Amino acid sequence: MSYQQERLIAELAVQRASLLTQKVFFEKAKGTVSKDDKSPVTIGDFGAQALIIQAIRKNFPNDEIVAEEEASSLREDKALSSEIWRLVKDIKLEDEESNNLLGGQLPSEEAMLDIIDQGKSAGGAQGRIWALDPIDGTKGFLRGGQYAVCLGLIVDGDVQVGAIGCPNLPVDDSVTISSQTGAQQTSDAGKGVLFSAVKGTGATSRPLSNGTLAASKPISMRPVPDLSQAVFCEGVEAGHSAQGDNAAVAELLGITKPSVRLDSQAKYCSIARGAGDIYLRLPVKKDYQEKIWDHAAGDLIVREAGGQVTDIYGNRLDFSKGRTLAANKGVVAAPKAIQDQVINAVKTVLKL
Ligand SMILES: Nc1ncnc2c1ncn2[C@@H]1O[C@H](COP(=O)(O)OS(=O)(=O)O)[C@@H](OP(=O)(O)O)[C@H]1O
Ligand SMILES: [Mg+2]
Ligand SMILES: [Mg+2]
Ligand SMILES: [Mg+2]
Repeated sequence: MSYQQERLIAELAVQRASLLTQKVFFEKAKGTVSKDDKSPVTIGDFGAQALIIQAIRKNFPNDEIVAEEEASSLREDKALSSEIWRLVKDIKLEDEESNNLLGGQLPSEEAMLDIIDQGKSAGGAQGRIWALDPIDGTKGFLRGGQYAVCLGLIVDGDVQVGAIGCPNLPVDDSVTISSQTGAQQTSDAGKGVLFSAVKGTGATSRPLSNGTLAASKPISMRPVPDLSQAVFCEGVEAGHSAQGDNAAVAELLGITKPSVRLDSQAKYCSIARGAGDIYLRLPVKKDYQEKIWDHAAGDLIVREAGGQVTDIYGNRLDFSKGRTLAANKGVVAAPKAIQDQVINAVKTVLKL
């Protein structure tokens, strides 16, 4: 099975949904985190989920979908639902053929609500299951930083296809991540990247476009001959990963530079393209179970780029356990050649 059609649909669907999130940002959020008004991110989340599920349903009607959002609250908020529909109904790729491949425009607001609710699969070890995070890094989206539109296809528990749109990452694979690349969203032509991978065939990046897919380039993790020079990244939210523990691991590895903090699966993408080296997500809360949509596509893209992705014990992420990574704790991603060293440092710091 080559999964070429699945990859194409995933890439186009992510590209189309990214058009919506950008439109929502420029119309509604404009880089200011408004604590009381959650609507920009809510509009982006629901709208992107509707557009992507429509594309999956049209092309692979028998597949299951595990998606982050569900429409019950939306059905009780007519004003919000209408506003989402207003923004979603006109979103289309410039290229007619690509647009038709994804199912064209959604027929109605009611159909949009029904489609949003088709992401309730329980997941599991059997069959074809798409994992969808319509906006990953919602906080980053609101502050005009990094966020990602993420879609992975899991077959019998194993991720086979991944596509991630990062509208605010630089197109150039060689720009090392910094607080700068994680910061302000602009409408620069040099920003917006679409990453994808199929198991066994490597990972690629290409500019996000409005129509036909741009030419892709293979990406790979960079070698780390001197661990002390490695660039490590972590999440922005102190509640999502233990920044103190992450720093202690880095120190034990001899890394002298401070971490680069980025929201979303842009972290996986950045190390996969050699713009950084190590991604640490050490758990804060013992009982938190990571969600499969937060990791499926990123896990495959990093591994296809020559990396290894494990939990804090050094075990591969197990996507066969349902909607969460119930068998894993935390995430550690690094080039294959240094993964054991990083895991040993994690075990020392966490006293495992
Ligand atoms: N306690 C806890 N621990 C770990 N992860 C959690 C936790 N709570 C939430 N989440 C999930 O974190 C997702 C965002 O991940 P990021 O890597 O962007 O986090 S960070 O804010 O940059 O640290 C975020 O995804 P989105 O909701 O799509 O933004 C959540 O699913
Ligand atoms: Mg998420
Ligand atoms: Mg999300
Ligand atoms: Mg969320």
